[in-house]
Amino acid sequence: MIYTCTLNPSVDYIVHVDELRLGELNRAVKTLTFPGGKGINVSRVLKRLGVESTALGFIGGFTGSFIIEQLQNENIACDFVEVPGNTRINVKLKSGTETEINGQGPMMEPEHEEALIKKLQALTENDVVVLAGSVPSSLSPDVYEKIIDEAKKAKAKVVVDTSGPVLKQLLARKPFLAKPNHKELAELFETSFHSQDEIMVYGRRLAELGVENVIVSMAGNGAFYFNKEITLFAEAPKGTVKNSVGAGDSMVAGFLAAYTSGKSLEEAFAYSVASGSATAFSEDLCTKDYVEQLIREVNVICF
Ligand SMILES: Nc1ncnc2c1ncn2[C@@H]1O[C@H](COP(=O)(O)OP(=O)(O)OP(=O)(O)O)[C@@H](O)[C@H]1O
Ligand SMILES: O=P(O)(O)OC[C@@]1(O)O[C@H](CO)[C@@H](O)[C@@H]1O
Repeated sequence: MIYTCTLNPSVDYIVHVDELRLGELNRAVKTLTFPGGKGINVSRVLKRLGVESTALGFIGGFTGSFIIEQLQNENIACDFVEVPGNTRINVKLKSGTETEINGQGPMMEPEHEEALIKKLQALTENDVVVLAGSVPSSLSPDVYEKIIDEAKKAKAKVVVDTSGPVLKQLLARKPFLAKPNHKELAELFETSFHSQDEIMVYGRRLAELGVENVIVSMAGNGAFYFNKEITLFAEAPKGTVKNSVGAGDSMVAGFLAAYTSGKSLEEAFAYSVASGSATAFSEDLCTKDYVEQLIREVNVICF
């Protein structure tokens, strides 16, 4: 079973305005509401690609009820720890450019964290745990490490999609898959990139540090894949971006869906890129039909 763990889920409120004027009343021309948070997005895309998963994490209040209802409508298994307070609302403003305002999320107590860790004690070596998204400040700063330690005890695979100092700490535990975008990779090595050659150098370094599979996404410029032996590159398919929120999460889901169904690394990487782009070109997350249409445009180059 694949478990996704979202410590700080969100209701994503997508607001389209023709022209955003700060300090004035703006009227939306379109609004959309989705269950969000990186792990939840991974679960939703996995389902669309025909792979079951269980969504774990913390949930609370009327916003939390909305998320559970939506996931149940999509037949996605949930096993959240309920917390007092409301799950956050993340505002995604679309007006030519994309501006995001992510909320803080509810306060959690140590007993909530313990309840989540307890759920993970049932993991087995056939399981995959996807740790995706930011860590709310009320949780212990090493909560992801505690989760990884449970997964490692069970010999389950760990997938990491987070950023900043948390990502740095987690890499030492040698996850099965990490998917930083190119900016997160630069931040990790306290550098900045001026070319794709530089991205390749640092992506390989991540694989050498012990991350089994590394995908570095570069939005419209496609992505790299690295392991200790090989480097792959794929350009992104061309299309009109409608909502890139969740494109990175879709890559994680696409890779896992293909990999766990026995596809080769090259095929899993191509599926990952097609899934990211299919989401970027959709209002909501990608559909399987769209991924399989776009994969015909993905050429994987092996270095
Ligand atoms: N403009 C675009 N054109 C085509 N494909 C895109 C575009 N933007 C994103 N994608 C697809 O989505 C993948 C992930 O994008 P990106 O690098 O922005 O991830 P991310 O920063 O983790 O995204 P997010 O945090 O918004 O989920 C890319 O590798 C690509 O396949
Ligand atoms: O604040 P975090 O946890 O870093 O990111 C949360 C978030 O921006 O990530 C998802 C897209 O990847 C959205 O569904 C959600 O709103």
